[in-house]
Amino acid sequence: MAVHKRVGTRQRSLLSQARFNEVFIFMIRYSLARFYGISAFVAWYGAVLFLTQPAQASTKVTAQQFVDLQQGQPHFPGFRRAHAKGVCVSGEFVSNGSLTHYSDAEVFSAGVHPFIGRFSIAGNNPHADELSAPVRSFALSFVTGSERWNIAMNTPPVMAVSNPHDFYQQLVAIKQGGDAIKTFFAKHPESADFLAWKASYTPTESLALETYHSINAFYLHDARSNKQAVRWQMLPLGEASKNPFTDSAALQKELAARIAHGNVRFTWQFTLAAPADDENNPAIQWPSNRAQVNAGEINITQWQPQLEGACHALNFDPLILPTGLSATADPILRARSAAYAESYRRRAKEQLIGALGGKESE
Ligand code: HEM
Repeated sequence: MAVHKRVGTRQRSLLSQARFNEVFIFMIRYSLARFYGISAFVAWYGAVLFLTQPAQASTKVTAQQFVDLQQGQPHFPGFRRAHAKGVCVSGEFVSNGSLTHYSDAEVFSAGVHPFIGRFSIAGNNPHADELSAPVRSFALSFVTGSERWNIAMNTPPVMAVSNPHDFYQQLVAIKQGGDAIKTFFAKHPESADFLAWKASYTPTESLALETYHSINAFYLHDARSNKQAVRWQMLPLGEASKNPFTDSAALQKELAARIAHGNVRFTWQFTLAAPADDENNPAIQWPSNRAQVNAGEINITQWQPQLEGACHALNFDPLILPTGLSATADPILRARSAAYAESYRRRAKEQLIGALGGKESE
């Protein structure tokens, strides 16, 4: 009995060990199945959420993501990650004083205000063909006393979208090619003003014959801190003529020839927003009957290749503003400022490494 009992105890203990193992294995299997099941569900649900989320739901695009996308692969070390091909210029703004009623900015006081500037074409390639570039740009930097005002303008009067996340998706669609951009615009009815401009616009053969727009709005402040939302345009005053150059640097060469003849001038015109206009939305064109103020004339007097000129070391961050101007709440302005800083940081580092004899130089 005692033996039997001992055997029985052993059997029971073996049985319970087997039972324990079964339960243990079952639990492991169950846990794994559950884990994979839950993971699969989470992945599926996440994908569904990601794919079905409205594009404007998230605006969290970092400056690093923008610059990674814009610079492309491989990138061009030492150059701007966007608007990489350009030419340095300098000149003066002859202000007629008509904006002093709206703003204390020294640049608007009647008289001559020198600036350093840069004409460029959009894109990451510093060797790109200029005549085929769909977007041309003009940037200016004024220094008055201890203050600086940096301005960067493009040829379109509005953006296609109104927030950084959607602009990022637009850039992704452009990179994807094919029908991706058509699909993108179909999902973004706010692109209507941009598309109407695009349909009516033919690029000229001269950087001096384009109209350049601030696109984003800013506030002008008077001495009593009254503020007026504005956008501005630089309207070409040069005479149209055929560009004799056809190579990839045709726009820069034509510009140099015009500057030699003192023929690169623009009217600086401001559009005053009415209360109905949304100054925080860069995708919507303001009605054409808004009040306009002609602030004076921009004259370009000199140019230098970009790697030798003073503009190369400048970051035309649109949030560098003097007394008398301030930023609107337009989220694109913040995204621009952060992305320009990131682009600047990368190219400055590469230039430094190059100057020290490293590999990352031009
Ligand atoms: C979220 C929107 C935008 C992003 C992320 C972006 C990004 C950039 C970056 C990374 C650069 C190179 C900066 C540097 O290394 O100095 C650049 C240059 C430039 N951007 Fe934008 N940009 C945006 C919107 C705009 C808009 C709306 C305009 C026109 C109003 C504009 C006009 C320019 C111009 C003219 C330059 C060249 C400035 C120069 O000559 O140095 N950008 N942009």
